[in-house]
Amino acid sequence: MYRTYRMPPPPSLRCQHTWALLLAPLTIWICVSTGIRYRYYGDSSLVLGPSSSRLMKPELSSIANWSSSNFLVVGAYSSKGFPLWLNKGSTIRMRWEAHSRTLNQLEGVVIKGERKFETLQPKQTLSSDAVAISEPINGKEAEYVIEEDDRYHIGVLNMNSRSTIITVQVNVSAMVYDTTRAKKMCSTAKGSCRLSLLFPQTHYIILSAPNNGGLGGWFVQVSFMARLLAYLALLGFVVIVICLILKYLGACDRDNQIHSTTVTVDTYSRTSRVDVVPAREATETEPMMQAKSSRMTYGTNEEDDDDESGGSSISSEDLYDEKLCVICYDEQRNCFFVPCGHCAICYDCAKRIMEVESKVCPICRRLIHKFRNERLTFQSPIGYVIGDRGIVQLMTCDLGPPDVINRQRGNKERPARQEEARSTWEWQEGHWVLPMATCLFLILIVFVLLISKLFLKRQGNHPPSPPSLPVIGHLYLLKEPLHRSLHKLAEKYGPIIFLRFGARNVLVVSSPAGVEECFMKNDITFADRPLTLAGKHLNYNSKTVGFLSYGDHWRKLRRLTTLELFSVNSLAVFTGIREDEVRLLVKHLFQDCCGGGVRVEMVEIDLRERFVELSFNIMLRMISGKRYYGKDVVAQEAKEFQILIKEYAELLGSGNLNDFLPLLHWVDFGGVEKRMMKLMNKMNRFLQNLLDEHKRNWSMSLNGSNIHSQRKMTLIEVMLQLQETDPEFYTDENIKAVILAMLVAGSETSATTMEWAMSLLLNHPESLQKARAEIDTNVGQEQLVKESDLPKLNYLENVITETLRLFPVAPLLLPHQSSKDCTVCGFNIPGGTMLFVNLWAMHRDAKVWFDPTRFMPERYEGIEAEGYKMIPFGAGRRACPGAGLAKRVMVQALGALIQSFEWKKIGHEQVNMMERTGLTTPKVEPLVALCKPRQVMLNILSNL
Ligand code: HEM
Repeated sequence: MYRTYRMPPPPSLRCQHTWALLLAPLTIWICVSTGIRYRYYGDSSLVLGPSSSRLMKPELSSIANWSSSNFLVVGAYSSKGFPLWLNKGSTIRMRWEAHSRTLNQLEGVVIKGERKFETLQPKQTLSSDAVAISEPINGKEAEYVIEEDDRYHIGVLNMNSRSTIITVQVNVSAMVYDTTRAKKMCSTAKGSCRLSLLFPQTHYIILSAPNNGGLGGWFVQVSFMARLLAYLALLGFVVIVICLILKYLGACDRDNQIHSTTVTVDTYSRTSRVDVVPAREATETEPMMQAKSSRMTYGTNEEDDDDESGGSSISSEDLYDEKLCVICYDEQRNCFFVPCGHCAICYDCAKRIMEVESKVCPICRRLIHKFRNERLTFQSPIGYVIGDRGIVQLMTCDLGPPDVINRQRGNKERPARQEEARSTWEWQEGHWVLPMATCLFLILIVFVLLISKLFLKRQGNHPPSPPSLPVIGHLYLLKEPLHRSLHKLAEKYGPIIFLRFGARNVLVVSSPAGVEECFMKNDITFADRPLTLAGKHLNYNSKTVGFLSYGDHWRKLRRLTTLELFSVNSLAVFTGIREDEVRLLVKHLFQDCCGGGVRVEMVEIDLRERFVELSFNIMLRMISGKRYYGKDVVAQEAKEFQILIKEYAELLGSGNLNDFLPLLHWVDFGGVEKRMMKLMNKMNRFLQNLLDEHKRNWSMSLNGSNIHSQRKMTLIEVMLQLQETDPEFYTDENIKAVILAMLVAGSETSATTMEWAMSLLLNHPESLQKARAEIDTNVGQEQLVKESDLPKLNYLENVITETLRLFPVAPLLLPHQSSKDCTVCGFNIPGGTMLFVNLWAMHRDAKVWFDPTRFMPERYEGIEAEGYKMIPFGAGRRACPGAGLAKRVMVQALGALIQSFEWKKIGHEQVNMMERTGLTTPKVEPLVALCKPRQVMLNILSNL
């Protein structure tokens, strides 16, 4: 009697299954953690202070006392201090005092951890993670006890509304490690020092700093090369172990197949059984039919439901006759038919049926496709049976017509069982493939990464780089705004860092020395621009000046624009347009203040809107002779342009991950590419119409009166003229690319800078007053500021320069790219590396600028900006060609506004100076200010 066999997985199979499930996450875990941590085992930039001692486990048994006295210039509502490493049990005693006795709202602070000192809003204090262990005494002194080994920032908080110079006296009793028993020591007293440490034997390293020098600048670079090698070895070992496990399990798999395929089918009872019997070697020639005594395979793995049906199984001994061929009753049955699977006749009879007779099965009357002699097909029950669907059919169908059998046995489940059994077999056959492939694939990736990293290392000395993740590289470290994120990294890893943004290498330079190397020594190498999606879809396949790769095409366009727009001659010719636009700006403001009558009062003005109008109109008039902005402009064409350019700037200014991750690019993540193409279609149509209109006017003017002799030709007219002589280069597309580039590069940049400048002046009324006094002295009140007055307005020009220092419109310049391998500050930089110059960080570097975050136009008095410490317009070959034009517009416009109106911020709050990411890093909120015409200027203003 045979029980039903529903193929439960045998224990070894279950173990195999569990392994399969466990192996994938295990491998992922190993790979990910290794990927994250290789080359990174702890801080690679360790902070130390005088007499501090850090890292490992020996006893903190010594005490070192030291003190330091420093002057700090602390801005209003901000804090300043120094980082130190302090061990548990150390104590700090601080005394602070402002130079001016009236500025007494000061607090000493000790901040634990990574958090730095920051600028605060009035009334806001440093919160939560500041540990004031004992309350300050007298508001001038405080004592702190360190409760945990960590990095601490010690400093003072200035809650006065003015910046002040503060004397800070710090006395520290530092708990330090006893290094007298150290096996190896190295001292930095005579320069750099190097300790060679063997990874597994080195348990503790103590970094000690001598008790000399002042606070600040105590950092040590630690290299973990030995650990990287150890990780590699470990990973190799893990891989070998995994391979061995896989191999072992593969052997199990074979065994399991042997177990699970030992099939016995009871012919007489018309039930089948699949036994799990001990593994047995099978020979290739072993017949499917066993010796006569064995049961014949004539049934299915059908459930033996005797108990349920009340029937009894019949033994082979009882019904031996039934093993005989049902046709000749002479020979044994040894063939089965395909597809029905009945095994009821001998080989000769089967042959006869197929060749001579009806070709139907004598049992079920179904058409036979072929028959099989069991001796040939069932050579090896190991593995062969599992993969052979024919055999599975044999085992499952041999009871005769399924419907008859089902009826006979009252078994309704049978077909489903057969299906289930079949799918179980199939799964067992293939279930190793996926996890195994996943594991091997992941291991391969990690190896490639490690080896490429090692290879890069060996290849050369790359700049410092934070730990990166596979595929995305350092993208996980970045946040908006990008220049601030990169500045934070530069603070930790130095002014020259090497990053990977997905598939691209990126060099970030944040020091004047680094910039000099890029734009002086490697000027041509870094004159290239990277190819981006924005270049491709929004800039005529990177044909606009700003996106063009370095080469002849770029040189030709640059020469054209320099000659026709930016040369001294051209600037002089277009003076009329600029002065006229400034006059219109002032006139419209005056009208808004007076409301058409004599009322002269403070009115709220959205200055962003006005600056955008001014700059676009100037550029538009120089390029096409048109005005598209202002309340007097009503043409549909102008509205269309305003909408288009706004959308364009938004799309161009938004970061695009698809540029760095090819997979995202491939699926057009976020539909960015689609949106770009759609917008560019509209923009192209608009520009083509503009060009066609000019072409029509141009040919009319050639036929009729010669208007060009009376005025300076617009840029479009110049290019149309050039099209006649050099049509191959000055194609319509190239002309449209120039128009677009000039409009985009030349308008929002100046508008944004003027908005920042006015915001700064409103927050610093004393500077506003100083600028006005300069204008009154040098220009007077009988006429509006003109371009010819600009050389006399030095302070105002310094205001613009200081604005560009604090709020550069392109804080990372436009990305450059190295066209070949080169070296920057001794580091090897591969070709094709993107270059970001973080001028925002350079412009605020305390090592370069005195009190760098303070708005102080006076700092430029009597000195010329030297070197590369201040490059708001870029440097080298790709530096901004429009700098001269922009400065003229900005100084003249601001001069006229300051000369004609009184300006105040709304309320007592400072104007919000937070920037947001965009094409030109504008203010988060548009600047709205109160404006009133100056009494002394009423005469001029009413006659504009
Ligand atoms: C406040 C005003 C402006 C600022 C701060 C500014 C800044 C910049 C910066 C930082 C660059 C990139 C330089 C580099 O990658 O090294 C640039 C490029 C450029 N700027 Fe300006 N710009 C201003 C106004 C203008 C104006 C008024 C025009 C023209 C009408 C203009 C046209 C260009 C062009 C064509 C480029 C691309 C140069 C090239 O790749 O060859 N800019 N500008």
